[in-house]
Amino acid sequence: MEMKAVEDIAMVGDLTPPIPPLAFALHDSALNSHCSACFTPLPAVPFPPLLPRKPRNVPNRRPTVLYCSSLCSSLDSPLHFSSAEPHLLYLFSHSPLPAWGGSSDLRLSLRLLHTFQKSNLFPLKGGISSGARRLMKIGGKKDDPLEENKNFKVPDEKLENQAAQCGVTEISSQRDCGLERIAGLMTNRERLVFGEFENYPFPESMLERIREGTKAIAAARMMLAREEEVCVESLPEYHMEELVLCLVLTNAVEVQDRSGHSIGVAVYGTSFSWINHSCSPNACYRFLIGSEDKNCVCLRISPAATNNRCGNELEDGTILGGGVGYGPRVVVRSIKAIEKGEEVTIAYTDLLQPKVEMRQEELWLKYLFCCCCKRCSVPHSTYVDRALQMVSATNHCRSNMISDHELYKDEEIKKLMETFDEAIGIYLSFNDPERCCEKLETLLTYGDIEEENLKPEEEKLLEKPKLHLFHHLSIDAYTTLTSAYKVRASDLLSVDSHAIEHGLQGFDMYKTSAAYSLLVAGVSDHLFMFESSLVASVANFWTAAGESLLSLSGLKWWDSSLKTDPVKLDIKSLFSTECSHCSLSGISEPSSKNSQDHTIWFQETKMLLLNCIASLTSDVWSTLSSQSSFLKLIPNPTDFSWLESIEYLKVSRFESHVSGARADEIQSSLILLAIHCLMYGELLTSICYGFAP
Ligand SMILES: C[S@@+](CC[C@H](N)C(=O)[O-])C[C@H]1O[C@@H](n2cnc3c(N)ncnc32)[C@H](O)[C@@H]1O
Repeated sequence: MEMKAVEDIAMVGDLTPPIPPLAFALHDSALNSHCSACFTPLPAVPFPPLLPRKPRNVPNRRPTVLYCSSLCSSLDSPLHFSSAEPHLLYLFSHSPLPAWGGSSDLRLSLRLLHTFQKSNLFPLKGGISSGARRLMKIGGKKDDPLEENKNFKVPDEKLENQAAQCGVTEISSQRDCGLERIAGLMTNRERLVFGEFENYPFPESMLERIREGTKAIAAARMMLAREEEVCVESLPEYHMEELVLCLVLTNAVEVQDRSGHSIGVAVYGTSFSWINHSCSPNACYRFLIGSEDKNCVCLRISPAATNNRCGNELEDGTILGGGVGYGPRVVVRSIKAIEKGEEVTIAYTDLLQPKVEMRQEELWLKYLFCCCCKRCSVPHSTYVDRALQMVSATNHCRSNMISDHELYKDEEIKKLMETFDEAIGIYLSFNDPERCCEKLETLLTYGDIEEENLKPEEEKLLEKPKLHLFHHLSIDAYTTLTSAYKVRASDLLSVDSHAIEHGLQGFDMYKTSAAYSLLVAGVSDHLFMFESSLVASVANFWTAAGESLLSLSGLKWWDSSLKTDPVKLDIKSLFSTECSHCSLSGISEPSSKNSQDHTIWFQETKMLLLNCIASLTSDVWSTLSSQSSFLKLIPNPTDFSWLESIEYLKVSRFESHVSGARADEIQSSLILLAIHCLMYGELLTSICYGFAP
């Protein structure tokens, strides 16, 4: 199945109304901070689940879930208890499953399984394995959830009538191309469990995860049904649990709050779940958490194969059967102009990864399909994909001259990339930001040169490959360095916030952290010029850079660091005045609804902001970059026109000049730069999320 546009769609606009979830679950890490029913942050005194009148086999110890209000608790508690979620949390806290970092996917499967059974949406043809039949006999109680399995096959008449009204003849299950479906959703079980593939190795880890997860789900349900703990190892195989777990692995999406933090997982109905992946998608999605959305559009997409709406959904996104009626809703939004009848696609993976190495591998390991979208199948890789894999020596790096792979042996490049991965791992896995910073700075500046040769003549440098400024591992390195320098700065300032020596060292690290965040934003923005679907990542990078520059500008160490006389800045006035160059003081929705006017307004605003960003960056860059061997080699991180005309990274050529500006001048430029980065981030965010009300 795939989804297509039912009308011509302008570049920016909602394609669906808010679609309610079929089931959802918070990540383990958010259980104590967010409401398990609406996903909003918890109040200081949260509400526990309401125990059912006749509690059955509820494990009497924590962990459990929490709610923001008595209403949310009363809405969700019945499902929480009857789906066996407390039992899974209990089992998981005693013996976590190594293949499952957390329990959210498994709790989501339990909730979905219960919802499907209650709505009689279980497969007609999928059948139950002999193991599951055995289990039903063992369970044997009248109100045993597994007993319900016996009745799940026949969708009730009411539901069939409702479905017929939508022009849908079969809603419960189907097997097309050998793929089992529940409520229209692909389970992909035959590929995930039995797949044999000629070109790619079958990911055994996937099979292991499914086996372990299925057993844990079945064990939790057994615990609810019987009154004793279950030895997971002794369980037979369970077809139903396996089927739903495969469905979750195929269709679940990470639910993110507005700042991009992932707080849980959810499965939606067909109008969302039938949207396929593309590495250059024309749509994205956002979540509505807690709040109401007043400006709803009707469904502007439909399944490609029919003129009907999706299997079990009405025009306003209401789901017939299944679905719990609350929880985080999803809205699909266009990010490019889409013609009537054109397929609507979203991204299942990080689009800043190059084709062969990472996107394809991740899609294969997670979904077992090979993407053949336009970006993946052009005869010569797109500019962005070449840039993300670019390797260079000091004098071989023009942005339009990217064919340097042949200059180096593959092993050399492989080794270099492994060294990068290791250095990033030093921070992420071993929590050693200092060593990570040292290693990454050296790698970015000199490539993989032996330590004793760290200061070779230029000729030696030319012989060695180095990852290009735009290489995907360089981009990973910048984000790692942004965070690692910030952690080091906070550590130093928290030791003794008044000691000058620590203070100045911490201040320098804050500067370097902010400089790297600006570099990530600049590099990703350069790639965005060639691949507009990168908009969501680029928006986040600019917003993060703006926030980082703003906190830096407020630190108290400016005067002592630049050894100038203190001048009191009127920060308030800097925030409230219009920029004298671009005349902007904020981003608000354009008054004209005409899509052409909107596109022109967007392009003009973008150009104004980027011009100011480039010129403000040149005012502060030497101050920001002065403590980093690598950053000192970059003339401007937000305007790469210099890459066309000069030799890149010729050590010594760009030794930064010491800024003669006064502290207050640099501070006010920094604040202006931060405000412009935030405004540009907001402009790009409005493409993906619309304008904040
Ligand atoms: C959430 S479903 C998308 C809808 C699905 N096509 C269906 O018929 O229900 C995800 C699955 O769709 C398939 N899929 C999605 N995007 C694809 C693509 N670009 N190429 C091949 N298969 C794709 C994969 O099998 C994947 O596991």
